[in-house]
Amino acid sequence: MPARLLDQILADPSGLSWAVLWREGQQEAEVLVGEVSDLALLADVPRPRPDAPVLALVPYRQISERGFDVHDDGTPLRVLVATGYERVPVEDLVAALPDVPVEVDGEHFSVSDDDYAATVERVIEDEIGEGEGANFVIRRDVVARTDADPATAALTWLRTLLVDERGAYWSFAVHTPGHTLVGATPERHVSVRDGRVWMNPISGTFRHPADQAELEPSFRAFVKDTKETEELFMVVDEEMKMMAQICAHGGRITGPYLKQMAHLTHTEYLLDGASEADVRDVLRATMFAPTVTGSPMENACSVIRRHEPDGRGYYSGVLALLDLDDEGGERLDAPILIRTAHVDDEGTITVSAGATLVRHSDPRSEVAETAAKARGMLAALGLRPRRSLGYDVQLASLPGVAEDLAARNESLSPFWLSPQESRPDPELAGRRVLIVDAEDTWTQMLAHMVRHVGMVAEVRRWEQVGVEDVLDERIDLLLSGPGPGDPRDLEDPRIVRLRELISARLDAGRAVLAVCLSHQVLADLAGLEIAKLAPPNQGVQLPVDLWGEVRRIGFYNTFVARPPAGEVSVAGRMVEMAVHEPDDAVVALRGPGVASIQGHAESVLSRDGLVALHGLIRHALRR
Ligand SMILES: C=C(O[C@@H]1C=C(C(=O)O)C=C[C@H]1O)C(=O)O
Ligand SMILES: NC(=O)CC[C@H](N)C(=O)O
Repeated sequence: MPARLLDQILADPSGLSWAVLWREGQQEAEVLVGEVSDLALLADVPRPRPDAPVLALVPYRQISERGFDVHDDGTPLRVLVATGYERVPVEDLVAALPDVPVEVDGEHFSVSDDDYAATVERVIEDEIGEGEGANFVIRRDVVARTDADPATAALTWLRTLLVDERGAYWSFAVHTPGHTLVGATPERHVSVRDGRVWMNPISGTFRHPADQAELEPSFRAFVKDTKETEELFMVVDEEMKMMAQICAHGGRITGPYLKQMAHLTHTEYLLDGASEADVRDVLRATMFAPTVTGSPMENACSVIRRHEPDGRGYYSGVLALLDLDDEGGERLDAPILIRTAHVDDEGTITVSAGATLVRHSDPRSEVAETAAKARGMLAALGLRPRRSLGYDVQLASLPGVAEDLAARNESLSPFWLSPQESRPDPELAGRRVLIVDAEDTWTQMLAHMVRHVGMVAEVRRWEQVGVEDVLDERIDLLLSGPGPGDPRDLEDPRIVRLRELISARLDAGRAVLAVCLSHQVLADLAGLEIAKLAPPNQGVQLPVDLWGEVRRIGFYNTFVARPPAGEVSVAGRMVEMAVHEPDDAVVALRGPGVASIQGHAESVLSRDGLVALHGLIRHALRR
């Protein structure tokens, strides 16, 4: 019998390229040995063969494929095409892995606590406070070094992770020339099998207290905490935008669930939908998770580039395992590269960690959160005590926790929580909507909702829409979408374009519906004062009175239009306002052939989103 692949690896760890993985719920670990090559594009990732999976290491810089901003650090998109594959019971793996001390020293943070805290303040002020987005993930690194052979060291650390960590989605070590990765990540990014796609946003982080007496009260408070809850809803919204793009019928959400690990517990939702898309296209469209970048995603990449000093390497990218099912269909399983150590040829070890910054983030607490997220991996490296809590509590079974988690869904949109038959409105059926995307893919969720009421929707980016397009006789409704930035900024070609498109359409007497940023542009065109909210309403649900009906709608805005004293008209049409008194904000406008809304009826945060959107569309189409 030929020697086990695992034994071949153990005999000469750095002589081969290999991966050893243990996936959640499996009895056996998987071992791959293979050939490495570096590719330009995700589309080039080769098709797996039976019993010969392909493992791709997708660096963060790959996001440039989507045209997004990035510090290009040259980290390769690398594939390991298996020439050998085997499964090994996890106990046998643990027993076989080396258990020898590896010297690691020179540990330091790439960005000091004070500098990181200052960055948090700047992101809140200059980005969230200026309408650039709702949440941004900024990372820092723990850097250390070792003289040990990286491949052998990775196998040793994998052993410690397998013994100490719990609740991981994947625990893994991957060795290729110049790039060795080892980690235990909690988070599935995306997986595809049998024509279904799953995503698994995780956000909200509870740090286990050392003292068991504190556990129950502090955990109960965490589950009810508004900031933690809103953070999770925001990333669900951002991933639902992706699901709406890759799944013909959009995504559905289930949860929330708990992800209990050794040192931390997270909250998560599971999203799923049907899709026939190629796995490479799914990977590309989902680059990368908002839980490690922010939202809206495209602008989050620019914010990361502005506030992080250098490239991210593989951090916040994914491992992507492609294999075949019994019918020869391709499957994909892609965990996010967090809670992972990277080791290069020189023995430099990097463990990166980030925190999700939101409008009410406390800088010191975000500093502590990055340290806490790195701790599990640092303990495996021998740089922190291998802390055992000395108690073993299933947090999900503490009294009241299940009820408190379930209660979070009561305020959410039933539209995205339950599978829905499409309900065409005879008055709208077959009518055409051109949706202009202003760099926020809410437009994908909006498209899905307008199709649900029977309309025909096309989404196009703002650069690709000219005045002649919006005046096209075949377009029944122009839906001008949300986006980052200041609606008054006439230096921004995007804002200028939105103004032109909305004005041209109104001047021609044609129907317009404007959402969020576009609502603000419309209000500005109508002569309303635009002001900044302090603090912003980024990722909150508010009950707003829309002409006699109280609707619960999700808001993601920093700017608002102030209600004027007199009457309002735009392009010669009188419009009525809906005003939200607590913010002194115009939250919706409507008049003949025109309607607008400040909030996001398409958000999972909009319990009454569908009915509100439907009403506004009908109104805009009325003359
Ligand atoms: C960004 C990281 O983790 C992500 C951010 C989380 C949060 O902010 O609560 C939780 C889990 C991960 O989705 C990281 O580990 O570096
Ligand atoms: N989601 C949006 O369209 C946001 C609009 C604008 N950038 C604001 O923050 O107010």
